[in-house]
Amino acid sequence: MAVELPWWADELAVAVLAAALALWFCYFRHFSYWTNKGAPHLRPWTPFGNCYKSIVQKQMLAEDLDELYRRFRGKRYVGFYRGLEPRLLLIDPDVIRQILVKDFDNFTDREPSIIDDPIMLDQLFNMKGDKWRRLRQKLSPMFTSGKLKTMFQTLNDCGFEMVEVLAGAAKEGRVLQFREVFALYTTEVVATLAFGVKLNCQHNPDCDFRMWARLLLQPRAIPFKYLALAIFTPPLRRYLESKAPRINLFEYFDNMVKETLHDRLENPVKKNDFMEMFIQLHTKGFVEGEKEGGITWKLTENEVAAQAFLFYIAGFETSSTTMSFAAYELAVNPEVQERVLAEIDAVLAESGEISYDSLAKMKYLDRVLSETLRKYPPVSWLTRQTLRPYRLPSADGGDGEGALLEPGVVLMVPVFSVHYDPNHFPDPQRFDPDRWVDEAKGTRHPFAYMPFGEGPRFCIGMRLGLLQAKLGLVHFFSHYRVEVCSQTDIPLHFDPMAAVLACKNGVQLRITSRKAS
Ligand code: HEM
Repeated sequence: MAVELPWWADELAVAVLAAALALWFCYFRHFSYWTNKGAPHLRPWTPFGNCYKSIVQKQMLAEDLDELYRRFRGKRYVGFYRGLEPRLLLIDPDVIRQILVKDFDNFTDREPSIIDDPIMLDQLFNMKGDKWRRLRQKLSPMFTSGKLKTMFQTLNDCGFEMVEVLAGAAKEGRVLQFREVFALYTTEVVATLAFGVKLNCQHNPDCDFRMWARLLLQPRAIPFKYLALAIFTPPLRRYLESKAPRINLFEYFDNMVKETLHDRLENPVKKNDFMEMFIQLHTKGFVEGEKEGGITWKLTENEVAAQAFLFYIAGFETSSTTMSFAAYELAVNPEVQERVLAEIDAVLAESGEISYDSLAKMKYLDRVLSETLRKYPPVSWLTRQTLRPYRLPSADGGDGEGALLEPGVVLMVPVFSVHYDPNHFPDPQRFDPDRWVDEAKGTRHPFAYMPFGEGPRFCIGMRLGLLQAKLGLVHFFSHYRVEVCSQTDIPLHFDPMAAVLACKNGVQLRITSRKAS
C-alpha cells in the first residue's frame, strides 16, 4: 500500500538538502583559508577546528598543539584552525627566531586579551605597539640586579617563614599539597613587593587575599553549550567572558592597590618594593637612580593598579608551580635530591648564611631549575599577532617563498612541544639536570628552550622569578626532604583547565625533617 506523504514533504526535503549544501559549502570554504595562503595545514573534521580537545576541556591547549607539532615535525610551520579562526603554529626554531627577534617589528603584539577590563587591558602584557614599547622601557629598571638585591631581604624573610610554618608537618612526616605550600610562599613574596602589604598568608592560608588569588586562577568551567556557541564568533566569546563572575575580583585588587598608593602618598615611607617604584613612576615618571631616558609621561592610578596586578598574577603562580614541579622531580629522583642537598650544605657551610651571593654559587640547583622549566614550562605557548602582510620562507625548508600572513593572523609558538622534541632533547621524558652543563648547552639551537619567551617581549620578571624559586628551594631543602607517597601521581596528569601549566591533583609529597630533633 502506497504511503501518502503530507503536501509539504517535498518542500521540506528540498529545504533540508539546500541547508546541508549551504553548510557544507561554508564549512569547506572557510577551512580552505590556509590552502589559499599556501601553508601546509590540517583541515579539521569538526567546526571546533583542530584544537577541539582543549575547547571541550579534555586536554590542555599545549597538548592539542603538540599533536599538530608531532604530525608536521618535518615542516617549518603549519596552518590550523582554533574554532573558526585560522592560526599558524611555528615548528622550526629558525622561523621562531625570525618572528620573535629578527622581524619583531611586524609581530610586537600578543593575541588580544579576551577580558575587557581596564585592569587587564592597561597591563604591559596586553599592551600593543608603541604604548607597550614606552611602558616596557619605563618598567625595565624595576628588575635590574641592583634593584633585586635591595628586595632580597623581603624574599629571604618569606623563606624563613615558610621553614617555620612547615616544621610541625615535617616532624610528623605528613603528606602535603606542595602546590599550595609554595603558592603561599610566592604569594607572600609577590604581594609584599607588588602591593606593598604584609599578608602573613603562610600563617593564615585562608586570608582574604589568598582566597581571591585562588579564585583568580581557578579554572573557569564555562558550560560546554556556551563554549560551543562561542567558538563560532569571537564577539560572542568576548561577551560571555565579560559576563563571567570575575568582576568582583578585579575590583578587590584595583581597590587594594589604589588604597595602598593613596596611603603611601599621604604617609611617605621608603620601602624596597615595587610599590615604591610605582609611586616614583606615578609622581615623577621615572624610577629613581635609573636613567630617565627622556620619557616624561607619568603612570596614572589605573596604570599603576594594572601593573601591580600583572606583577602579582605573572609572578606568583609561575614560580610556585616551578617550585612544586622541582620538588616532585627531586622526590622521584632521590639521587638528584642528594646532590642538591650536598650542594646547599657545602655552600652554606662556606658562606655561613643564605645570601644573594651564596645563591649564585649553587650551580647544580640552577641546572635543576632549568631542567624543571624545560619539562614544565608554566607558560606553555607564546602568541604573536601579524601587523602587516608578511611572506614566510618555504614551509619545506627550501629557499623559495612560503605562506602569506595577513594582518591580524595569530602565530603560536609551542614552547611545550619544542621542549619535548627529541631532536633538541634526546629522551625528553627523562629529568636530567646535566643537560644544562655548558658543553651540552652549546650544542643546542638557542630557540629550543624558551620558558621565559624570547625577543624584546620576553618575560620582564625572569630574574625575580628565578630568584624567588631558587631562594625558596634553598630554604626548604636546607631543612627538609621530600619523598613520594601513595597520594603522589606518577606520572603527573596535567590539568586541561589551568591558566598556567599545573596538575589535576596538584603535587602531593611527604615532607620529612633533615635534622633529627
Ligand atoms: C618562573 C617564573 C616565570 C616564568 C616561567 C615566566 C614566563 C613568562 C613568559 C613565557 C612570558 C611571555 C614572553 C613572550 O611572550 O615572549 C612572560 C611575560 C611576562 N612576565 Fe613572566 N614569568 C615568570 C615570572 C615572572 C615574574 C616574577 C614577573 C613579575 C613580577 C613576571 C612578569 C611578566 C610580565 C610583565 C610579562 C609581559 C612582558 C611584556 O609583554 O613585555 N613574570 N613571562
